[in-house]
Amino acid sequence: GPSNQQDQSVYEERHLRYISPLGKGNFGSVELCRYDPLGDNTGELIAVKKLQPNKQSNLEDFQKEINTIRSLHCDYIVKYRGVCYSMGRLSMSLVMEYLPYGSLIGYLEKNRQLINNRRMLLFASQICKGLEYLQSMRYVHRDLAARNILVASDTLVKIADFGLTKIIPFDKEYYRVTHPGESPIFWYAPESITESKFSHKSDVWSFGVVLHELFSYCEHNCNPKRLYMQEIGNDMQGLSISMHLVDILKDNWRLPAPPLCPPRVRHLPQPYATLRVA
Ligand SMILES: CCCn1cc(-c2nc(Nc3ccc(C(=O)NC)cc3)nc3[nH]ccc23)cn1
Repeated sequence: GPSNQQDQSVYEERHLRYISPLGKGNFGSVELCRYDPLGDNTGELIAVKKLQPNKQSNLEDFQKEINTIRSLHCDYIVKYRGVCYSMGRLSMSLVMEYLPYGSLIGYLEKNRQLINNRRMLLFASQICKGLEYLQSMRYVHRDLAARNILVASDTLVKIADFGLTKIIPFDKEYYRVTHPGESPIFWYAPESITESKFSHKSDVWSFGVVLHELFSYCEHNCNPKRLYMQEIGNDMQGLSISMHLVDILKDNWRLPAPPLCPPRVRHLPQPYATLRVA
C-alpha cells in the first residue's frame, strides 16, 4: 500500500478476517489475519497480536510494546504495520508484517538437512545486526531466544516479540527490573538472575544461548533448559533452581558446544560475559 501504510495506520476491525493462530508471545497471542477491505480475498496477510486478557499483563505494558516496535526500523526486526482498535477503542491489537516461514525453531527442525554452516552463520549475523540496532537505540530486548526469532525467507531471519524490551536510562548502563514475571532464566546472564539487572551485555549473553540453539538445530533434547537441568541435577534441595544455575555458571560451567558445531564457532573468543564471572 501507500508509504503511509507503513506507520501509524489504523486497521478497521470489520475488515479483519481471522485465518489461524500463529503463536504465543509475551502477554499475548498472535494470529494470522487477512485485511480485506474489498471483501474479495485480495487483501494482505498480516500478523495480529492481541493482548491476553487473563494474563497479569495490562494494557499499559502492551502499549509500551507497541510504542517500542513502532520505533524500530531495521531489516532484522519484524516490522510494525499499525494498530486495530476494537470494542470502541476499549481494546487494541498490534498489526505486524506476516513472516511466512514462522518460528526459527520449527524452521530448523523441518529443514535441518538443507541448512549448512554458512547459512547458520548468516542467520547468526542477522540476529547480531538486529541486536546491534536495538543497542544503538538503547533498548535491551531481555527475551532473546530462538523462540523469538522468526524466518522471513530461506535467507532472512528477524527478531520478534518486544513484550519485555526496556529502554536503558541515559544515566545508567543497565535496567533493573522491579517485578520479574515468568523469567526465561536459562537465557539469562548471572546478574540478571541474581540482581534483575539487564544491559546490552546481558542481551549478548542471551545471544550466546541463541547461538547454542542455532548450532543445535533447536533440537528439543538438547535445548538450554534441559542441558542446564541435567547439570544441576534434578534433585532440588532447598536452593531454588535459579540459585543452582547461578552456582554452576559462577563455577564457569557452560553449555557444551553442540556436536555439529564447527570448530571456528566452537572456539569463539571468550565473550566478555565469561570474564565477568572470573
Ligand atoms: C515470537 C513469539 C510470538 N509470535 C509471533 C509470531 C509471528 N508469526 C509469523 N508467522 C508465522 C508463524 C508460525 C507459522 C507456522 O507455520 N507455525 C506452525 C508460520 C508463520 N509472523 C509474524 N509476524 C509478526 C509476528 C509473527 C508467532 N508467534
